[in-house]
Amino acid sequence: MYPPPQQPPPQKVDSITIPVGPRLGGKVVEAKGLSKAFGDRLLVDGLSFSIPPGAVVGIVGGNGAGKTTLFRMIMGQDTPDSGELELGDTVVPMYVDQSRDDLDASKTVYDAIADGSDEIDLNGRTVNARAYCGWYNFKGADQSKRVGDLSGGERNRLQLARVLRQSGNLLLLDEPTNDLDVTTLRCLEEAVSNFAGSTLVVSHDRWFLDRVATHILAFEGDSQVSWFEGGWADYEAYQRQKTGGQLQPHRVKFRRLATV
Ligand SMILES: Nc1ncnc2c1ncn2[C@@H]1O[C@H](COP(=O)(O)OP(=O)(O)OP(=O)(O)O)[C@@H](O)[C@H]1O
Repeated sequence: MYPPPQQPPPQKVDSITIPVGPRLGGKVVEAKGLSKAFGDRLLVDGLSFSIPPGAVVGIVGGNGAGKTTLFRMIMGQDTPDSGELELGDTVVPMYVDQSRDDLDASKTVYDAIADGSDEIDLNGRTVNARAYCGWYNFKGADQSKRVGDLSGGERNRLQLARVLRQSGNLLLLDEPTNDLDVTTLRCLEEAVSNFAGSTLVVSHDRWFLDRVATHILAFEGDSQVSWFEGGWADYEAYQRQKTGGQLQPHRVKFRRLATV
């Protein structure tokens, strides 16, 4: 008799910890009758939702639908045309945006992350700066690479490492999984799931959303944005039922603003 085959031991990966800021009250982000247009393109029309503390909201929809614009409105970088968008009094947002262009190309990865200190303070927990870089899969010689020479995926990791040092309680992630290696992706999934604040994550990555999202905000085309209580699999099943098997249209259509 042969002994039963053994499962290989799980691969040990460094884990990402996102320091949490002040405790969230009952109100995190509330939208009431929110509308936004650029020119005659109506992106959002009468959108209402309330994000619960601890939720991980997956934001989905076609290119150019208005997802980043919603983030910009939450950050106060853009304003709604009508309706209300309010953040709770204790909310401290952390925004990892898509542009990643505020990075100094001449710095090394280590300097860009550590900011001249050997240790990183994660809201009271001190972590060695080189070990912290390792959480984002920058190990050994990778820490000496110049920012200007990084690939898209490396820049993405760098930006995550820089923003997730801050201790906030509302995390906004715009396409965080783009070009991420599988190790960092798993760590990020775990970190988001364990994060004690609320997270809004724009993503086209259905697998990632399936693992982390507790709610879905779907830009469905025709200026319609729907709030859905449930994860990606529930949303997909609901969509299939509603549309008789078809998922979202590939190209986003906008309703035109009426002109007077
Ligand atoms: N400041 C602006 N002035 C005019 N139009 C804008 C402005 N910002 C965004 N837009 C337009 O509004 C639409 C929504 O853009 P937004 O970046 O919010 O979309 P998105 O859903 O995040 O798209 P993607 O998935 O491609 O990043 C696009 O058609 C964009 O060109």
